Amino acid sequence: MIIAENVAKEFTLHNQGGTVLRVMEGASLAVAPGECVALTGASGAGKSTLMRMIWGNYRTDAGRIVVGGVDVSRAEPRQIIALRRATLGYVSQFLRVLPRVPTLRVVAEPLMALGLPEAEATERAGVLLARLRIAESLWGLSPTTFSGGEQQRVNIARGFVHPYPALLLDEPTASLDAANRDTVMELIEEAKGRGCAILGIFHDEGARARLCDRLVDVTGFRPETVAA
Ligand SMILES: Nc1ncnc2c1ncn2[C@@H]1O[C@H](COP(=O)(O)OP(=O)(O)OP(=O)(O)O)[C@@H](O)[C@H]1O
Repeated sequence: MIIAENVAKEFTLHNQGGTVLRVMEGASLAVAPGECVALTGASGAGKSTLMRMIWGNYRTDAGRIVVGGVDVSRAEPRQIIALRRATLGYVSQFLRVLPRVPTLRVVAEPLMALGLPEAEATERAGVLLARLRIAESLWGLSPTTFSGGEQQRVNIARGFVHPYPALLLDEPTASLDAANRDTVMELIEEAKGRGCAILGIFHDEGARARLCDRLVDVTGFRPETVAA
C-alpha cells in the first residue's frame, strides 16, 4: 500500500552558500494493508523527511514512492490532492487549521470533501470527538485556543474520521494522558483491523511495542551508511 524504492534526497541550502546536504540514499520500505510500521533512528536521521516525501510535500530526488497505486514522486498536484482526500491520511504533530472554523467542522471536513452530506459528516465527527473526550461545549469553538493535548486529539479525530486505506502518524500519542493515549491506540488497532497500512514515528515505546509489526531504522538510509 505504501512503497518506497531506492529513494534519495538532498537539500540545497541556497541562503548558506548553496551547501548541499545529502540526507538519504537507497531508502526502501513497504507497508502492507493492515500493517503498522515504525520509522526509527536518532534525531536528524531522516524520519520526518521520508514521511514528508511520502505525503508529497518534499520532492523525491531519485527512486520512487507509490501509495495506493499513485506514484507520488511523479504525480501532478491534483493527483496528490485526490490521494490525500480519499487514500492517504496524515496526523501531524501539530494542528494546522483556518481560524474561526469550529472544531466539529474541522473534523467533519475530510468527509464533506468526499461528498458525504453535512449532517452525516458532523454526526461521525461528533462520535469521534466524544470518544477522544473533547467536551461537547468546545465543539462549536475554533480549536486554535485549545490546549496542546486537545489540539492533538482534534488532529487525531480529523485523521481517523475517514477510513483511509493508508495513514502517516507523527507521534500520535505524544502529550496525551493515559486514558486518551489508550483511546488513540485503540483507534490505531481498529484501523489496522480494517486493513489500513500505517507508517509512523512513535517515540512512545509502549505504543510502539503494542502497535507496530516492524521497525524500519532510517539510519540505514543515510548516504554514509549506504556507501560503507
Ligand atoms: N527543509 C529542509 N531543509 C534543509 N535541511 C533539512 C530540511 N528538512 C530536513 N533537513 C535535514 O535533513 C536531516 C534529517 O532531518 P529530519 O527532520 O528528517 O530528521 P528526523 O529523523 O525526523 O529527526 P527528529 O527525530 O529530530 O524529528 C537533518 O539533518 C535536517 O537538518
